[in-house]
Amino acid sequence: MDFQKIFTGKSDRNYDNPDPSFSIDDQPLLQRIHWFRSLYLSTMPLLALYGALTTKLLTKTAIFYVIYLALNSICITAGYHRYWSHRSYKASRALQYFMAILSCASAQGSIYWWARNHRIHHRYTDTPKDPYNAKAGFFYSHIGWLFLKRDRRKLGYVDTSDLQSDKLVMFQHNFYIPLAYLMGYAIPIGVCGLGWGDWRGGYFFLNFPSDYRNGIRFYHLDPTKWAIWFCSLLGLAYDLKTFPENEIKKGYIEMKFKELNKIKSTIDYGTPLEKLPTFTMDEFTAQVKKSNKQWIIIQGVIYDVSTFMFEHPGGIPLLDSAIGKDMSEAFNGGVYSHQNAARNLLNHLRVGSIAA
Ligand code: HEM
Repeated sequence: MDFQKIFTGKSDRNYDNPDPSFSIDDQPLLQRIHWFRSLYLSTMPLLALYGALTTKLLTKTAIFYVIYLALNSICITAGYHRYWSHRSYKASRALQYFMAILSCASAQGSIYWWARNHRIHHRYTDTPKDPYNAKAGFFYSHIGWLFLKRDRRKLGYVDTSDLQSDKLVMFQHNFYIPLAYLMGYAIPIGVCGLGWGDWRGGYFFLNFPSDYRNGIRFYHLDPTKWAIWFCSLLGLAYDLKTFPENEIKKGYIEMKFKELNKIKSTIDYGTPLEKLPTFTMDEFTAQVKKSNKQWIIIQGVIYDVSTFMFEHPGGIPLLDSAIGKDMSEAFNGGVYSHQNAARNLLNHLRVGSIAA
């Protein structure tokens, strides 16, 4: 519902977005999924903390907890992310059912909702069209994106026709809330309660799923990759896509260049040449003779050596006798072939250039 339009008569919604899936998005169901997810994520840590402090952790519950949450997290990373959002491999229908149903326990929203937003995120990274825009302020980029609902018409457009034509994906989307209760509460409580009588432990300990992935990132492991690979050995996953090694190296080099440029931006390279004045040869000579400037020329650039002369490793006399002259040849090997360090020092001594 466009509240802004109702109360002010105006609306800043972008009704031009061509995404045909907006008809689906406008269904109240998606709104309910959003609020369910927000409520769950905001109350769960507190409830689980209270439960963990007041409930005895039985070994069987702990083992079940670790396995259930590990599988659950892998269903999100291998399923929601790598299979449905990026189609990076092919999965048998059995594996798709397994991932679509088990992942509901993590309350991360339906596959359709998650994969669509994730695709938008990739295409419009850190722009106002990105649902996870890291430049939308400290609060939003850290935690706000989890709870604050964004007007879908302002998000970027991505093709989701493959998701919409997938019966399993749409089934999971339409029945997401009951499925989330079933997998997040009923199944774990039922297993621990009926299995070894630990109803309370089943309720409290089985409900931190979204925290689990952080641990995986922290240690730089990739259990998702191993899980998909294991499924491929069993014939459940196939056609595993890998990016060409050459392209990975290109990306690596680009990242390194970015890092280096970041460091470079903190270093003083002196005033850029284009910001310095130009002199004709006559003006240069006049500056040296009449104004006593201690300038020399190397490859068309004028350097003031008045201070550096006293620090020159090659001695004062050589530079003193160079004043007012073009020393390009001498600097580049005629007298001495200077190293990079000398060339970097030049940046700070330049005062202008000779007009072409
Ligand atoms: C503003 C211009 C100049 C700068 C910034 C400069 C800088 C340096 C630096 C840093 C070195 C140490 C070695 C190296 O890094 O290559 C050096 C060595 C030397 N420079 Fe220069 N130089 C300048 C101009 C000249 C000129 C015009 C001459 C000759 C006419 C000259 C002759 C030498 C010689 C002979 C050495 C070798 C010293 C030794 O190892 O015994 N330099 N210079």
